[in-house]
Amino acid sequence: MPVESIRWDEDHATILDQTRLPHEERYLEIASPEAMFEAIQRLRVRGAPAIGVAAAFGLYLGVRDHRGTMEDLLRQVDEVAGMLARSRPTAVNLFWALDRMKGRARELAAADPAEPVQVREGLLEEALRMLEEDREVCQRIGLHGLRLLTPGMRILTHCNTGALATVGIGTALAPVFLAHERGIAVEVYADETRPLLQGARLTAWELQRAGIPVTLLCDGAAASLMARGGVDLVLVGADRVAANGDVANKVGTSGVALAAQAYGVPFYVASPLSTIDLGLATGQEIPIEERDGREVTEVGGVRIAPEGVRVHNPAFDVTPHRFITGIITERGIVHPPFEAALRELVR
Ligand SMILES: CSC[C@H]1O[C@H](OP(=O)(O)O)[C@H](O)[C@@H]1O
Repeated sequence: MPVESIRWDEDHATILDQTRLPHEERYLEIASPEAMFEAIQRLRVRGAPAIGVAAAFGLYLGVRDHRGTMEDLLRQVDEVAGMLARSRPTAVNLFWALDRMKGRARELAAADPAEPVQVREGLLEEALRMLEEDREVCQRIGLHGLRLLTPGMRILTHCNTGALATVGIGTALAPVFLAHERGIAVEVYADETRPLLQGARLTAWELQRAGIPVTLLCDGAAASLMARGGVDLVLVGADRVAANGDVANKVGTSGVALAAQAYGVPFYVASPLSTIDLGLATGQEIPIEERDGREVTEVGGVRIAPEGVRVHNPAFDVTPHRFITGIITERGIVHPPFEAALRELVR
């Protein structure tokens, strides 16, 4: 049973607080948009697809008790969406989900302008639809990615792209989970992924929990592991894919891609279509989240750097499409040149 990053329980969302993993499995009830904003911003719920579904529930939570006119309700929808949109800037799923919810609200309002209750109830149904869709999308990404895996393969990954980052079995880790289910023995090298250690804390935990062989390594050890022929395939996730195939993903991904190129290791990105942003021509336009410097100067609340030191802490970086072998989506794997293939997929 894959772990549940987020679910809906009657009258609130429930999330597994990922800041507590791997030591504690603490579930939090989220009953307001403000609480969902905080959960997204603090990475209690994280990963592009999971953030999208979380934002959708957050928007519903912000309007479910509204009792004004339809005009006021739609204004409230926009206001809550605007607030949630400020939680994190890079994962396009957040904005994709909020736009989808705003569009659905207007569809329902147009269908029955006198019944705001239809809008409120319809928004919960739309958020639940996104949750179910993500489960199916992950499964399909897994099945397409499975075609790349062979017994004995050693796969390197960065950050966390499993069930914790999605609502299903994951994106880049989805093929690994399906291979394991089918008795195809592969092993994973998981970059610890400084500074928030999603690899050490989350990927290692998910894979161990599933009985999949996982070896944890420092981010700086990935290149030399590839240099000595220790990696057969790199699989990573995405937070935003530009129209030309440039990919924003957890910081450190572009270094892994450079090493993979240098040492002839295939480098694949797993990305649902909801993470593809055709509105951006290249990765240079992707907003990169800068986070609090204390994430770098402290580990587990213990300071490891001198007081006052300047910190550069981008949460993501952009891998140019020329370093990417292929992009695994729920509609198949696309190879360079990406532009036309991505437009065809997203049509
Ligand atoms: C399947 S999306 C996973 C993606 O999201 C992660 O970022 P964060 O942990 O900051 O939400 C990372 O970039 C992963 O590749």
